[in-house]
Amino acid sequence: MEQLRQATASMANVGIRRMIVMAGERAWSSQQVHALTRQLPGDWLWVGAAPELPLHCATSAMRTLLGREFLHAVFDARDGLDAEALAALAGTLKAGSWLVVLAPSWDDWLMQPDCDSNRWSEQSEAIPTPHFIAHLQHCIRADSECVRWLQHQPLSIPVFTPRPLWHAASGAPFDEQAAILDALLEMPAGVAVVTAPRGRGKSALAGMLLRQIAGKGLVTAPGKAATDVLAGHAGEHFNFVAPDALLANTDAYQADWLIVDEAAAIPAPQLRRLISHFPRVLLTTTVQGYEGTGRGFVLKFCASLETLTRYTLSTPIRWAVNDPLEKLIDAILLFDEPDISTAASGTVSLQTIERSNELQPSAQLQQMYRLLSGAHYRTTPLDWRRMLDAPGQHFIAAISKEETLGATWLVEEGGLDENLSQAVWAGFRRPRGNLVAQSLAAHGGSPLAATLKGLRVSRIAVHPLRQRQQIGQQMIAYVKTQAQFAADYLSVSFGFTDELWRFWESCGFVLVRVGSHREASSGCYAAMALLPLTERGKALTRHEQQRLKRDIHWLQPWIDHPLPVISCEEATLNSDDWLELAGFAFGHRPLEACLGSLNRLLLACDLPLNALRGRVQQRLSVDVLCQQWRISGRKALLAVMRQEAQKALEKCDEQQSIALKNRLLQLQFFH
Ligand SMILES: CC(=O)SCCNC(=O)CCNC(=O)[C@H](O)C(C)(C)COP(=O)(O)OP(=O)(O)OC[C@H]1O[C@@H](n2cnc3c(N)ncnc32)[C@H](O)[C@@H]1OP(=O)(O)O
Ligand SMILES: Nc1ncnc2c1ncn2[C@@H]1O[C@H](COP(=O)(O)OP(=O)(O)OP(=O)(O)O)[C@@H](O)[C@H]1O
Repeated sequence: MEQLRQATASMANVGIRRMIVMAGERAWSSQQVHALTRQLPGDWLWVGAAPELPLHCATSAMRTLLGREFLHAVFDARDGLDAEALAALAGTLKAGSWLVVLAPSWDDWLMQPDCDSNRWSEQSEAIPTPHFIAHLQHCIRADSECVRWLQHQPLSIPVFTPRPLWHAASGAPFDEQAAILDALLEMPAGVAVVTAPRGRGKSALAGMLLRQIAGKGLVTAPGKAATDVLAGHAGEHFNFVAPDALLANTDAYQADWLIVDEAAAIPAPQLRRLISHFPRVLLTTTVQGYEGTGRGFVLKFCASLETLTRYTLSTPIRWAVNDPLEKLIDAILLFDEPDISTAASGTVSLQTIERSNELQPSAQLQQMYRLLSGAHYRTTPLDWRRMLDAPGQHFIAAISKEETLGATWLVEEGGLDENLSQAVWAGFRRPRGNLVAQSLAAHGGSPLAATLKGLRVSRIAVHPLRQRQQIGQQMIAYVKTQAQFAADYLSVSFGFTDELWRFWESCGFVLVRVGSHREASSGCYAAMALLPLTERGKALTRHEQQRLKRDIHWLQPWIDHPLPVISCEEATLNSDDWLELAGFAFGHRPLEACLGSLNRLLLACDLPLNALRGRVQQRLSVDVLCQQWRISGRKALLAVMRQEAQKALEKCDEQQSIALKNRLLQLQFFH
């Protein structure tokens, strides 16, 4: 213990944090934690499900503590390891802290079910995650600054190399921040981007800028919750507008500066539109981290802007350079930066990458993850865990001279039984997983859609310097030739932009669905496309494509982005419509999934149907309708609209309506 106390004191002096991994039986590690907390004064935050210390936080709530600071913490990974929470916790620890990670017995860890897998494996029970744990154990063993404390073995603290003394931040801008601030305050017009790893003071810098500019500043970001630091440094000069609100009405917001925090999480076309409306823009983006990253963004998007000034921040604010805890977390979660300013030239070869060959993730799989996280803003550590250990995942790599230049990640979906698929279609059931397969049933026109087997392209990325060289297209073409996948169709769900659609279309995908509202975080409409592989897949794709063509006339007014769908407008109700309308009237299908058929029903029926006509034909908002017809809220309004649809169906054809009602009600029992 004395050794630990001394190590702790010197960590504070040199401004660093370290990890202790305590692996053993539960009672043993709990006992050691209590001994530690008695010996080393500190906040001792406990992160985990069953707290054993007074100050505690659930892993799922760890995000709410971002921006807070603690001295020493315990991360309970004995039942499961939430990688994002671990990284977030590491980010809250002050210089001089230990992060004590509690683990099962070192040798049992590999094969013990990990309850974190419930979040990402789409299985009914927690599964063991041997590939991730093998990788984690390898990183821990290879790290000379991490203390491994195993039950039944003496605690030995390594001899650490001496480091220079460190001085904590005073609150005044760091030199790097001050230099950028000066330059920005002088900037007559244009766009500036600040990139940095986590915790280098980007958001603080943006806040300081808002405080010092003469005119008005606006802030936008994919999530308001993540703007606390910025708000703190900006004080009363903080004005936030969500990206979707800003995009919906840019003219309503005038400002001298627009600040876009975590800009890489906003798709390029939307960002371009935002930028064009303001004389001065500051974009900040993390080039490493757990909320998705922005390296590809920096290379591609920033290169496409004519007048752009780039700045970077490299000095950590709250701990010293080369902090051992940060380094270890970077190694475990592959946050470390690959150099993507160059790429191998020459033709690529395509390979299916198997996970099962060895326990430790292959170098190729690691390269694929790094490429995905660099090029694809949505990639997070949860994806790293899913890639390594979730069942039904497949990977294609495009490789040139041993360098991975393209990555495609596929997920098996569908194959639900008929009753379940129909219950999903009617809106009665929504089991976990099967994103596109279920959505095809729930939002599309085929009750049996989820019985087909699909292979969803979960992620695809090409090295930013090798894009537009047909590598993406080749990877998709290669998937089609691989008989082992045995799927009825390939599918993809993506935030609709014209550029991305052109890519999927060029690969042979057919657009089958576009959501009716923009996603708040990206400002895009969610879209789904299919590429059929079998006869069943072709029939489904044709059916869904036809449905979209028939409905586009009614859908387009809800979507303020022209869609590449040729309308084949038909005003009469057909048998598909009847089925769908029954799903709405007697089941739980959402209104948005029935817009075409509801419009046709309203044309065919002369009843007043006030709520339905108001919502579907006049597109009045839920609030306006509730007020107008004295309805208590969204749920009650939906119930009224379902009743109106029932009346309309009965009026059009009572017998058919009764038959369909009975059919629907039977589906309810497959709960
Ligand atoms: C499920 C998801 O992952 S959706 C998100 C997709 N991934 C990303 O957005 C990550 C960043 N982007 C990328 O990594 C790549 O640009 C990809 C994967 C989208 C495309 O890969 P690439 O190898 O660049 O595409 P590829 O060269 O095969 O393009 C084929 C055709 O698609 C179309 N296309 C591809 N990208 C674009 C674009 N940015 N703008 C317009 N058309 C495009 C073109 O018709 C192109 O043919 P052409 O170059 O002869 O005109
Ligand atoms: N000059 C400074 N003096 C004191 N504290 C600072 C300074 N700059 C930033 N900080 C603090 O350091 C912490 C990290 O800063 P900030 O959140 O701005 O970094 P960031 O690069 O935006 O990180 P992230 O990517 O995690 O959002 C915050 O608590 C912030 O208030």
